[in-house]
Amino acid sequence: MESESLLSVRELRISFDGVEVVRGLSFDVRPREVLAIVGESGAGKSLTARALLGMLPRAAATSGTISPDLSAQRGHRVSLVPQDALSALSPVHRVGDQLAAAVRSVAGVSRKEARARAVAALDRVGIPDAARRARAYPHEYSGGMRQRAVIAMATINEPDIVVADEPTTALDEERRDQVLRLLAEQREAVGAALVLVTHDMDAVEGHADRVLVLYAGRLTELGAAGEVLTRPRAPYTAGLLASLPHHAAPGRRLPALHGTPPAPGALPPGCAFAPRCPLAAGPCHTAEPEPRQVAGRLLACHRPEELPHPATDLFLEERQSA
Ligand SMILES: Nc1ncnc2c1ncn2[C@@H]1O[C@H](COP(=O)(O)OP(=O)(O)OP(=O)(O)O)[C@@H](O)[C@H]1O
Repeated sequence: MESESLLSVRELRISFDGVEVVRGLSFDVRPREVLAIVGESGAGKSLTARALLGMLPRAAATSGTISPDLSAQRGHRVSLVPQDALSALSPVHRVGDQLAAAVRSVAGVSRKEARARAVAALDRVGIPDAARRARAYPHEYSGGMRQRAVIAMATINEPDIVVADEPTTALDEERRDQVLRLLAEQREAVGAALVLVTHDMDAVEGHADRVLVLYAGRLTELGAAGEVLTRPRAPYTAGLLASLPHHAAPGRRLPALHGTPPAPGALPPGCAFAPRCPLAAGPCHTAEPEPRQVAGRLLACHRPEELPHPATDLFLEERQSA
């Protein structure tokens, strides 16, 4: 049964100069869930996330619906944690003032109250001596503290949805886990859903409730993270997972997806993943699969029943014979 939906995306299409890069994507964001959007570079993850915020590049043409449209309430009902924390903060204003301004842009509160909320928000994300730190400028913060401040900014108005666009790309494993934990905590504290864009499948394990796997601008697989990660049904998802270091047997070569995704505008006929798929046959080369319900998830694959479990060896053999 479908759970209640906070936001529905239907048939979202995004194109540049007539070339479609997001190609008819439909999914829901549910209240308080962590929905990870994963896929290789160029899959359309960032554009999809930015569409939720109404932050697409000017040159983008779109169709489809996102309802409700929260873009006019950015910073209030929907907010962004960008990849680069530094770019999210103004260098010329004190951190506390920036947070207070965010509060005042939404709520009719006094300067004093906004300031108190700013300090409380910094304290909540673990900035030591928050009252003093609120008076500092971003360049006086360490990288980790800036990241915390950006998360405080994204959650200070208790949004319905926080969109985090590759928030951990530049971080080592320890920092990545700290940031993901903090995001999860703050999301929980304000009761928001989190849409987490990442190309790092490791970041999804243990942090996401559901996962949406994108390939060449289309849905490949969407389902509960625990199920998709332990028993993928789409060969593409299996290939992404197989290339994670801890999925390799000790002493064996790491399986990998070979090749690269097709360039937008130069898609093969049929399934966009077929040229890289060890299972591709028949209809895979002639018809693009539509998402359908399979094994409790949405799946766009013509031949999911052919996928062995575990699928790791499939990609190892494929690579060796390639
Ligand atoms: N402003 C733009 N003009 C033209 N093409 C664009 C623009 N922004 C994105 N694209 C193209 O749209 C496709 C999807 O981009 P998007 O940034 O959403 O991918 P992504 O999955 O987030 O990848 P990455 O992990 O590299 O950020 C890519 O092929 C990209 O080159």
